[in-house]
Amino acid sequence: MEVEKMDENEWKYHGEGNQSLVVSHCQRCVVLRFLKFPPNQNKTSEEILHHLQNIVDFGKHVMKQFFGENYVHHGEIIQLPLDFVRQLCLKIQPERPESRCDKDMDTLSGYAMCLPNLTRLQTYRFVEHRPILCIEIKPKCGFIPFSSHVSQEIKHKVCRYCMHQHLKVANGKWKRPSKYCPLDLFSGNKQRMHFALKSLLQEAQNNLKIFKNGELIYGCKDDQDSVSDWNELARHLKPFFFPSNGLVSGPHCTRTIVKELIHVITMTLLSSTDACRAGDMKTVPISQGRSYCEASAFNKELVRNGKHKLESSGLPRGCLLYKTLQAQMLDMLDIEGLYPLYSRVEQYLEESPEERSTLQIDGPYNEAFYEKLLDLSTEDDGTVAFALTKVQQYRIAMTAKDCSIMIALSPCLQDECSEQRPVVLTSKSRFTFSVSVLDLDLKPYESIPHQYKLDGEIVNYYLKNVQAKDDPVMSSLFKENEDCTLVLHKV
Ligand SMILES: O=P(O)(O)O[C@@H]1[C@@H](OP(=O)(O)O)[C@H](OP(=O)(O)O)[C@H](O)[C@H](OP(=O)(O)O)[C@H]1OP(=O)(O)O
Ligand SMILES: Nc1ncnc2c1ncn2[C@@H]1O[C@H](COP(=O)(O)OP(=O)(O)OP(=O)(O)O)[C@@H](O)[C@H]1O
Repeated sequence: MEVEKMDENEWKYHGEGNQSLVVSHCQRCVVLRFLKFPPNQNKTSEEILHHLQNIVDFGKHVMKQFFGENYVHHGEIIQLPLDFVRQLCLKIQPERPESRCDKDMDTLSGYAMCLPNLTRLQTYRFVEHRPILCIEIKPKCGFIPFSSHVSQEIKHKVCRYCMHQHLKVANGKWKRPSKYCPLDLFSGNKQRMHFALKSLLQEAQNNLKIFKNGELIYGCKDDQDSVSDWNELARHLKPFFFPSNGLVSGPHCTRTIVKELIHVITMTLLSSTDACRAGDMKTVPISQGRSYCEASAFNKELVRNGKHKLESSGLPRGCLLYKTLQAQMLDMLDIEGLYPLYSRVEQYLEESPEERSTLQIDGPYNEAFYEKLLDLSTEDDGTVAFALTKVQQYRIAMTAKDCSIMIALSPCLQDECSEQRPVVLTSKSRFTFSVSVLDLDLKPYESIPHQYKLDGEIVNYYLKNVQAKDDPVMSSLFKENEDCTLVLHKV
């Protein structure tokens, strides 16, 4: 990219999260990812460069090992003319959702990350301008904690996502709870995955987005009350799934198209398109802990129908969901078991602050950092080294619990599909596809106390307001004890 010739008119607003803002090039398949900060949090250019370098290194040296070379696009750092960045910031400001404007795009350093545009990533390299469909899923945590450090039994039964939904609705983050349960998506069972994906399509929240030719056509832009319009979605998708127009419109057509979409997503999520180094690592067996969540609507339906055992077919080892889950499961102790170890590291750093860099708390995230993550022992020998390894593994796990999966699909005809590209079939069409993972920024060491506090809040809210209402005995107990937190708070 010729940075001297950067023109803000060639770029447009693409999306943002809590930490970064992304703009895409109007013609080329690239995006720029800028960091965001609260107003008045003045970071120096050097600090921002260091932060970005850490993100790139972490993707390159650590996450590629866990997820595989093809799934991770670590990108590169680019230095841009400040004038271009300022003009770009002004240009995109009206496009930004209000709820994200509590932070400002960094316009002072001139540094950004340059990445392939994964919503337009060409899955078929010989043909340009081929239509492309892209589905982005933020699956969240796909397992129930198996750690013996967990103090509340409910955490062994109901997953964090399902519990957190109630707190989010109560806090006004979302208008309605979602029926999506990550354990269904990660189950590998097609029926459960189908249910999970349908639930995401019903209530996308920030867990699902669909792009057509790089443009967002479905999913939450800003409005917490955004209504899912499946007819509108089907209208966009019809040329992809029924290219010869053999399907009339109407509710049946919409349902058929949505079903085809769910089928394609399921098949691509279960496909294995890459190998990785950590694949050889003896990670946590998925069989540990419960494979379903009691709060899942799919599970409740089964129980209502007299079936008490949920099928979990297990994920194929090479697929991205499996790798994501394995990385998530590096959280072996749960935040309750991890927090005392964090405190041990903290105490050590208070006594020996100069050790912070030796311990690689803020990087560099290099090969040596990765090697240290491979020790999976849970036997605490009381050392700072043990505590630190668990803390770093926890940070990786948290990152994997918050990353997104991007599936790009491009229609192809039977005789023109490239042998190098995987293909997925639907009843009337076929697609080449690619699967990638994004937002792999390592969660900061400093966020651990917040995680600990939030975990307590989620569980206490659920116990007090949801479980107690479902359970008449608990409910009367709460009525008798006005101050419920005293009864239930962890000591
Ligand atoms: O804690 P959670 O599970 O609510 O996850 C946060 C996300 O909320 P979600 O539940 O997905 O709506 C949250 O997503 P939103 O900004 O709400 O879209 C962020 O991804 C946040 O990451 P960070 O701390 O900004 O790096 C996420 O925080 P981390 O816990 O990953 O640090
Ligand atoms: N390489 C990419 N190609 C296409 N779109 C991208 C790319 N990277 C990010 N995006 C889009 O920009 C959005 C925000 O990016 P990202 O998730 O990295 O932000 P974040 O602030 O780090 O997120 P979080 O809120 O989870 O911390 C994504 O949800 C995705 O839609």
